[in-house]
Amino acid sequence: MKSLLRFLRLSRGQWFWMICGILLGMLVMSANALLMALSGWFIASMAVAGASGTAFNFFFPSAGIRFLAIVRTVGRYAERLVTHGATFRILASLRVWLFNRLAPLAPAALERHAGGDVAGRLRADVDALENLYLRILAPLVTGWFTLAGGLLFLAWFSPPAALALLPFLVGAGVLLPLVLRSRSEGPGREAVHHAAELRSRVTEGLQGIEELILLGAVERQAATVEELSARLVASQERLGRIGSFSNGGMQACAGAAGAAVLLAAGVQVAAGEIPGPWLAMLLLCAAALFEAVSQLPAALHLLPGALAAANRIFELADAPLPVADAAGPAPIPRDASVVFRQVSASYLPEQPVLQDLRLTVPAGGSVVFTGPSGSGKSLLFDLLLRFRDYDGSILLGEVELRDLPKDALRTMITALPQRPHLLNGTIRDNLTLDGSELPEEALEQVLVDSGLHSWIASLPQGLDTPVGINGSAVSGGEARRIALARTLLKKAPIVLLDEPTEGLDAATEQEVVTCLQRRFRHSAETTLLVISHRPACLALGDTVVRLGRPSSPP
Ligand SMILES: Nc1ncnc2c1ncn2[C@@H]1O[C@H](COP(=O)(O)OP(=O)(O)OP(=O)(O)O)[C@@H](O)[C@H]1O
Repeated sequence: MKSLLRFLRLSRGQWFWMICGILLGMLVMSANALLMALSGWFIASMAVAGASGTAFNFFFPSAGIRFLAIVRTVGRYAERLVTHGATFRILASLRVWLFNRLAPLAPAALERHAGGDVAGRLRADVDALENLYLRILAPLVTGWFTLAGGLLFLAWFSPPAALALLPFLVGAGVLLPLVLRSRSEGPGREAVHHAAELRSRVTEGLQGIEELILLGAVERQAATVEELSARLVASQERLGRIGSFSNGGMQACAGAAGAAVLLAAGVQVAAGEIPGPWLAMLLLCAAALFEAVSQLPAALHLLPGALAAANRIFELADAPLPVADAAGPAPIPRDASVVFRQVSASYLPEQPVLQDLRLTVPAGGSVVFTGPSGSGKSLLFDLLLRFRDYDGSILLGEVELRDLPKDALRTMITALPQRPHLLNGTIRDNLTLDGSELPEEALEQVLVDSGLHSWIASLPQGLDTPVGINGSAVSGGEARRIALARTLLKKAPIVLLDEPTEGLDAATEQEVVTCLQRRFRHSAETTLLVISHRPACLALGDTVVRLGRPSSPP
């Protein structure tokens, strides 16, 4: 229930429309019950008047019936418009809220989630919250309001009929939904869990489809997906059976309630305590009340699934920040020097990677980090970017990195990651991810320095050439050079390049290295840190630092 309250707090901006939707729902339900009651009374009174030959003023009742019918139809339209509008706006703002919560968690806190899991929570789980207000909260409030109001209305005309109806309405509107809620809790939660796992597996399988085909592992992957689908279908079948039981129970209650009202009111009519036409009125009103109450079991049936989706979303959003941001006024680094003092760090606490690193890089200096695979070179860049925490001290322009707010830090650093990601768009889109205009004067030189110039000049669409999903329409080396150009286009005094020439042929690599050397040799303020295994890249540094494998923990 905490998740439900939190959902409501997050929906604060839509409270006005949510309440309007519920009030409209109450209006529609009341108009429907009154319409049925008035119609029943009107038809029966007309019949009695016709049979007895007495005069009957049918003008007012028929006008009332038309009025109620119009209120019901227009009210239903307005209610749908308001409740759906509010729901979609809530979902849109929730998605933005969740995305903003996830951004500071990346990459360290998100990497333990399987491929499609985070995307699934952001999309499918947020979509599942559509039910919370639209199909659960609003129907529960309007249903219980109609139930109470309808009983009072019936009691006004015939206390025995209201009394006869009471146990069936309570059974159908309170007991049956509560039983259903407890029965559907397990399968509802399971269905959300299995659906999420299935989504992750399918996404993962599609992302790695080439390797699966080449290694003959498609059948195994398909079998896993089939097994997960079977589990999902089993939970959905259990939910379906519970739903059918609910429908059956509701029909049985409605039938029995009709008979009970007929009996109670019939006795009163026979005793002359109430007029005969009231019998039809009471019966039709009771039927209308059941229509309102019939949505209650369905609402409680959906509740566990919606709450499970909410829990998954809040669990992800509440993951602790892997690295706390510095509070207070941002200290201003003196220059672009980088100093490591007894720095130790790891991805996992029990597996030390970097141990006691000591190094001073003066402002405008350049260092190439090399060393065996797994020695922690990429981790070193993660530390500088504040993606992960460290022991010891890292000074940037004599300011401790921990004391520098991340926003301030990121204006100082531009980085080419080990696995750069290209967004689905053109080369131009990928050069300016923030949507700003390309700086034309700097662009030409950056394209030359990253070895892209002649390739782009040969393309019929030039910078407007699409790169495909994650760079699928360009070669690996071209994708890397686009990412390199994007890194160089950002003006920052510290430049980190992780394997800038990976995937390039020897001639292009040499060309890029020469251009980068020229670019950074002449820039006394820019500090360059490069990670590379490639001998050609060693020329990029004034110093080459060889990182070794960490020693095993004692
Ligand atoms: N996200 C992670 N979680 C846990 N361990 C990791 C993670 N990423 C890398 N490692 C492990 O940490 C060690 C250092 O990895 P890192 O990528 O920093 O090394 P590297 O020197 O950059 O390697 P390479 O030269 O192959 O890119 C490796 O043993 C690696 O298996």
